[in-house]
Amino acid sequence: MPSIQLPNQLNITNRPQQSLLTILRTNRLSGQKAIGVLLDPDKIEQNALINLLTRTAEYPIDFFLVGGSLVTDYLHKELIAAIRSHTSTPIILFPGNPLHIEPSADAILFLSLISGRNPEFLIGQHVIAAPLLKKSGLEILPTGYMLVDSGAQTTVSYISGTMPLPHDKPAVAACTAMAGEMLGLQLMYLDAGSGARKAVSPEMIAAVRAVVDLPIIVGGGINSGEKAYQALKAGADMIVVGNGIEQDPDLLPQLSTVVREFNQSVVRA
Ligand SMILES: CC(C)=CCC/C(C)=C/CC/C(C)=C/CC/C(C)=C/COP(=O)(O)OP(=O)(O)O
Ligand SMILES: O=P(O)(O)OC[C@@H](O)CO
Ligand SMILES: [Mg+2]
Repeated sequence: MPSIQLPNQLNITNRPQQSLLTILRTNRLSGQKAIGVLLDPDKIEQNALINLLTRTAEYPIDFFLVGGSLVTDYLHKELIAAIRSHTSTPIILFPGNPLHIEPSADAILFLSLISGRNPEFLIGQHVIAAPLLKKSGLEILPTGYMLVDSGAQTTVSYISGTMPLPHDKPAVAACTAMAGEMLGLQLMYLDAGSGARKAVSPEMIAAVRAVVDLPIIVGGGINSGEKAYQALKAGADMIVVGNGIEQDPDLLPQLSTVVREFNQSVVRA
């Protein structure tokens, strides 16, 4: 360890007061759902980004996720600064590897790819990232990351060199999530992969919901209000949408409304 003392944390003034894990757990207990919008630092076009950020004032979301399996331009810092200059929505890093760590975010999904059998993505990259994360000030969200087959190979499956879970085997997903919870992971993320043709099935979400108490995140291929609603109804606590909103910004109002109405119906019941 170095003998010179480095500043331990960045001075970011509008960090959330409460830990994001606490927010997700509290929401889970009260049945409140959340939506996260995934922004890929490589795909950001300035005007579209400002437009999206501005629209979240009228159509709120709960989190921004920033990341990609493979990034080429390394604009995480600039993207996070742009988000912060327009909204106070918490920002979660969604990293493909330790080069994607950016301390100006609020939290990081510390993903362990438990659907795969590649030790690098189960523990190897984590060892490399640990000292950087320790001094980053980021909230660490230990997450069981489960890739689910969606009919075509996805970037994340290729980059991680892992085979996804079979789409139509909810029991395999349930056992994987159970093991992840027993290992102490705090969140479960079921991901059909960015731009997936088939989203994770409601049957698989329900099977995982039935066996773990943790907040469940579901993403990949959610490109309509109906798919979002089905995922929430099956037991997802949070949905993540990337490509859908990238391709059609008018999906933001629809999805924000689906989540808000779902939450209002829970409060009324
Ligand atoms: C421990 C640290 C800091 C990093 C490793 C984290 C692990 C284990 C990651 C698992 C594998 C991985 C590559 C995850 C990335 C997931 C992600 C951000 C997907 C977003 O979509 P893309 O896969 O970029 O899709 P596109 O091809 O549409 O851009
Ligand atoms: O881009 P989409 O298909 O919405 O997927 C989001 C995210 O779950 C991918 O890892
Ligand atoms: Mg990407």
